[in-house]
Amino acid sequence: MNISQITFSPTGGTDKVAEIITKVWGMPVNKIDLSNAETDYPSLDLDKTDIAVIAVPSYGGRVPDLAAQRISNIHGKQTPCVIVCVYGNRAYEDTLIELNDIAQKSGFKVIAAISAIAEHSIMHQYAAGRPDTKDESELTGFAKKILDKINDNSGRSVTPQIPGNRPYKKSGGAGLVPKANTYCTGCGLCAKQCPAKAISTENLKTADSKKCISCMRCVVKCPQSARKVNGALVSAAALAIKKACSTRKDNELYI
Ligand SMILES: Cc1cc2nc3c(=O)[nH]c(=O)nc-3n(C[C@H](O)[C@H](O)[C@H](O)COP(=O)(O)O)c2cc1C
Repeated sequence: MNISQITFSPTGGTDKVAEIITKVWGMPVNKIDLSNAETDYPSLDLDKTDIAVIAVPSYGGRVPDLAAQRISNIHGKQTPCVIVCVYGNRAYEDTLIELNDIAQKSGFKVIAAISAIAEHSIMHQYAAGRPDTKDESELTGFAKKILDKINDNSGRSVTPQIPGNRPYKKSGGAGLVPKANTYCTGCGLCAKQCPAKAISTENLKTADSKKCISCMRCVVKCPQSARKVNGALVSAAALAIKKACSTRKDNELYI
């Protein structure tokens, strides 16, 4: 049995959660990075004997479009799959049910679903430092329960009840496009790493606002910390969600 860890994790929080889960299973892990714009996704075929973990962040309570497109291009063969949605302590709304539908359409059989919390990648004061040790122990417990289900052939056929609504809530971009300041040395790493190919090598200072998905990957990857989003806009957005983020949310397992 091989584990395919399929993640869209522009700033690393989703990867941290996926890794806590797959580490528990102690099997070889094949990592598929959905942030990579160069991968030939339609050439990726998974087998029935594999186990997939498909993990995405919640963007506005939905699966990021780019992740949805790339997962839709991968082929499962009724491959058992654990879906994971990671969010920044506001809400994940229809992300998990949408991910369930996308995974099923691509030939995966969803056997469990997890919602988990990681530091907000734009407003870092929310869920700061998560996943923390408490999260790690909860997620480890979830992973053990899932492994029991995987090892129990009759149990595998039980379908989890996943929260969310259809039709899904309307999706919308955050509209925060990072720009480079004078510390930019023109190394081009941001353009290389951008999941949406929104940064042209001819003009590294700014990103194409039509293509940029506000994922903040260029901000975290820049070796000079030269890329920033408008601070006033971030503060206003943080104020708007302050109440919704004020209490610590729990990780959840649907099995
Ligand atoms: C464009 C965008 C939209 C987001 N929308 C939400 C949201 O609706 N609810 C929430 O709780 N967190 C939201 N977040 C926070 C992310 O879901 C969270 O930080 C996640 O861990 C980011 O994943 P990553 O670190 O793998 O990139 C959003 C982040 C971004 C960049």
